[in-house]
Amino acid sequence: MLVVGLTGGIASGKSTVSRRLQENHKLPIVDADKIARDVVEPGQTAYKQIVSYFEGKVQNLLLEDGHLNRPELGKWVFSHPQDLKVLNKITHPAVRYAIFKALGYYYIRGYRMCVLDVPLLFEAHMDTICGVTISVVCDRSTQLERLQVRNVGMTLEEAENRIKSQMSTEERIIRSDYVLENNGTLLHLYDQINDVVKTIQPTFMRTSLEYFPPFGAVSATAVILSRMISSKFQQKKREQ
Ligand SMILES: CC(C)(COP(=O)(O)OP(=O)(O)OC[C@H]1O[C@@H](n2cnc3c(N)ncnc32)[C@H](O)[C@@H]1O)[C@@H](O)C(=O)NCCC(=O)NCCS
Ligand SMILES: Nc1ncnc2c1ncn2[C@@H]1O[C@H](COP(=O)(O)OP(=O)(O)OP(=O)(O)O)[C@@H](O)[C@H]1O
Repeated sequence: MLVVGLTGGIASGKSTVSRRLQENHKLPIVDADKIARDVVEPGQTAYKQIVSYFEGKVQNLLLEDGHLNRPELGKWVFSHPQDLKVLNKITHPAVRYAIFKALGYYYIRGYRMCVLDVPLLFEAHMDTICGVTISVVCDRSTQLERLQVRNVGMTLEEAENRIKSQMSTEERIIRSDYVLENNGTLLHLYDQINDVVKTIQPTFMRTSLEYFPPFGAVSATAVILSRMISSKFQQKKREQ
């Protein structure tokens, strides 16, 4: 299966790209942000560990219904780097496990290409399971503007703290196979997505031929048959 790693800084446009890949290009999406929310639902192991570590540190850690107060926890960890590390250590193993399960789910259902949307793709070394990596990037000013429009109530300092806690855009660009520049219109972004998908398709076909079991069986049978024929041929030659 060709896993296409999609990453980018906060509010760079990852979800916009993955939505387009899903709706227009019919690709299945594994969304790490969504998975990271599921693994901290009340009752989950990660939830219990978070409550036990952060209760007393983070004010109003829990909402009335028992769910984590994500904005408050976010405010705390993005201004306390050591505690962000603790939160990552608690959540990432569960997120990684759920990602592998989701990829397996799509593989079993016959998909041979899947988009893995992970904000921390390189930081968490998830790029090692990707055949291709794509980064969505935009200028810092655009990023801050979009972030504050979307997360109403987030201060400039909070927004900058989140950006600071992530890999720099420059490093992402160096480490990615493809870069989508998202400073302009959605149309401009969609054009770039089309170009990348067209380029990836041949890689995808090669991967399918190598790993799709029926193709594997056909090529293995062809090799065995050709070896049998050639050894019969050599035997006949020796007998003459
Ligand atoms: C800190 C939390 C509670 C804040 O929740 P909130 O609802 O405000 O944000 P949300 O989860 O929607 O994330 C929004 C964006 O924040 C950034 N972000 C989230 N977690 C992290 C992190 N650990 N390090 C750096 N950036 C992060 C990403 O760009 C992400 O797309 C939450 O992000 C969290 O539990 N993070 C730890 C798990 C994680 O690493 N998730 C990222 C996917 S692996
Ligand atoms: N080209 C664009 N033009 C205008 N608005 C855009 C463009 N691309 C994205 N946006 C808007 O910017 C915001 C952030 O985009 P999006 O949610 O796709 O980013 P993200 O990288 O998935 O964010 P996060 O890191 O929080 O998951 C959204 O409100 C989205 O509608």
